[in-house]
Amino acid sequence: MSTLVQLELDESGEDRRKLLDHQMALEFTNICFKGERKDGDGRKTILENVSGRFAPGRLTAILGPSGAGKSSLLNILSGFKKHGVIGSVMVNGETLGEESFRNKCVYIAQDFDLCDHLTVLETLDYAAELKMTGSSSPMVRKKKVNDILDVLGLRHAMATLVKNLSGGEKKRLSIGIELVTNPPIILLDEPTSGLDSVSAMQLVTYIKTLAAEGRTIVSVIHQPASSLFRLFDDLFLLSAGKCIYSGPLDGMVASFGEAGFHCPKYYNRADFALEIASMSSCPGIELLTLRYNNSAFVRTSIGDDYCAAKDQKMGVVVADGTPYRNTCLVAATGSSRRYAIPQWKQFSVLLRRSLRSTARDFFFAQLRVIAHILVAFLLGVVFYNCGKDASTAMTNAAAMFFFHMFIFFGNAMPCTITFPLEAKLLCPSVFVIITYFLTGQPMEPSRFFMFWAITLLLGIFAQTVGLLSGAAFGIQMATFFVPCLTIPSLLFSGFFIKSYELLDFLQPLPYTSFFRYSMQGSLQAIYGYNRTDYPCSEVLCYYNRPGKLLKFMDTPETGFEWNVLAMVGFIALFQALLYFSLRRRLKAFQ
Ligand SMILES: Nc1ncnc2c1ncn2[C@@H]1O[C@H](COP(=O)(O)OP(=O)(O)OP(=O)(O)O)[C@@H](O)[C@H]1O
Repeated sequence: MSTLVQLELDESGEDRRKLLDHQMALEFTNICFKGERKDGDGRKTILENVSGRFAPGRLTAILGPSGAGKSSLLNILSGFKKHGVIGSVMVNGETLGEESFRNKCVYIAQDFDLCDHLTVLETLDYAAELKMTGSSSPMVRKKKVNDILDVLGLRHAMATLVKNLSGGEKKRLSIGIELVTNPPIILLDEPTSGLDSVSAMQLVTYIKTLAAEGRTIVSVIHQPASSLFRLFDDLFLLSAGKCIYSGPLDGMVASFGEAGFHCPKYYNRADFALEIASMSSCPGIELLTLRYNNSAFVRTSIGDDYCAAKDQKMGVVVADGTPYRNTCLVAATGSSRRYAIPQWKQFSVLLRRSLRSTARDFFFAQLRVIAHILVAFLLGVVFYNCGKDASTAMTNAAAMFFFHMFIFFGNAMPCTITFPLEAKLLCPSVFVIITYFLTGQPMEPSRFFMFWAITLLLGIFAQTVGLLSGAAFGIQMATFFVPCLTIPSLLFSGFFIKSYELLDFLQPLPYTSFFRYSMQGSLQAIYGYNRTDYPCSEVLCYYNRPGKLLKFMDTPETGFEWNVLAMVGFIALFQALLYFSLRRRLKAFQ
């Protein structure tokens, strides 16, 4: 009995039943998938009436030429692809609800995200904390993580940072993360891609041991070497969206021989299968499809062309458990709760993981702090002491404008690609301290504090905008979205054109400018609240009365708190948008 399974038995007597439940067959019937065409020529059939059964305890390879529909099939079976799909997927003969299905079947994609700055052990520990039920004791979790390290041969690398792992070790770790819930069905998309032949062999050998423990393991595989191919028990061969062979790997050559395709001696069986599958228009292939459709499992649905059915409802998710027509895959009953622990605990685990990971990502953090210090000195020297002299009051206002520009862009852009928890307060604070003193602003603690507070709020808002752009649009679009959002806000900030100078119908727009509130707040901090007249190096000095500059900038003397409130409102609104866009993204992956 396997180590993983033994662990379940250790927990309680009832777990003996769990072991039996773990043996699960994945069955699918008449899967049809039609992709979109941009040339208005209807839909392109990618998978046509594909049926099959993946058995527990077996390692199955999905093989086929490029474009045959392998990844599409895997995505459909895992429930990730729903649009344009009909057919049914069952586990041990039952159509399951989405939540229940996800608990039993995990999908390991070709590209997976791991935290580079965590070790292998930490990665598995956090995964166990997140995914195992709240009732599992730390000791049970530890034991499970230890078993996974052994089963996947990762013990020697347990203290190694993920970024230093080899390609094969990374792939094994991504499998290990999913193993903490001991799923009975595992789907893998090209796990050996990018690995050399030795690492690929090693990986598939590990996967085979997982299958031997009673799991159903299905893997898309690309041009395997003969020695690697031999490790698979079963083969599911696709040719242009149709299945032409499904069964034991050892029976393939004989089966093809009966259809008139003979494998040369000492020839790689994978190459032979791929060559045959590539001849999709050859009459012999039709014979193979027919033979397959007449096979024991598929016979039940023969005679119906479900893809051509007029009444099919593409992408409709039906929860009626009807095995065939119009039943689209996994029924969407109940909520799709992914983790077995309450949300506050998920938050706590993720926060700890994120803090640990970002604390180790010194390079990026240091780079950002250094950039803030350098730019602060540059602006400080350029605008040196301009706040001390009333004759340079307008230059001082321009300096403030530059501060805000840098704080905004310096914080928004990096957040489109990262989540820098550590830099949230530090960078804007360092920047304010340097520039405030170098540019000769009033040495009054309350004014400094007000200036620091409004700049900090701008920094936090900028980070929220960056995160929202990255989450909602992806990196490429985010670099476009941030300036698009910023330019109108700058335009209506009151620095270039006063609100009373705008055309009537444009006059409400300055209220939508976050720069207007942060600029007004800064100006009030420096010049507002009854600041007394200050020295001027010129004889005739218009701005030595601070109130005059505020008037010119269309900024009230008091009311700093309203600007703070407006900035807090902007942050709250964008945080809410961030929350909803993350939820939307999460849904898209489900
Ligand atoms: N949503 C879609 N709309 C239109 N065509 C699609 C869609 N999804 C996939 N296709 C097309 O369907 C075919 C099968 O794609 P799939 O990725 O499943 O192939 P594959 O067998 O995994 O190929 P490869 O081995 O090259 O990864 C391809 O021609 C692809 O361009």
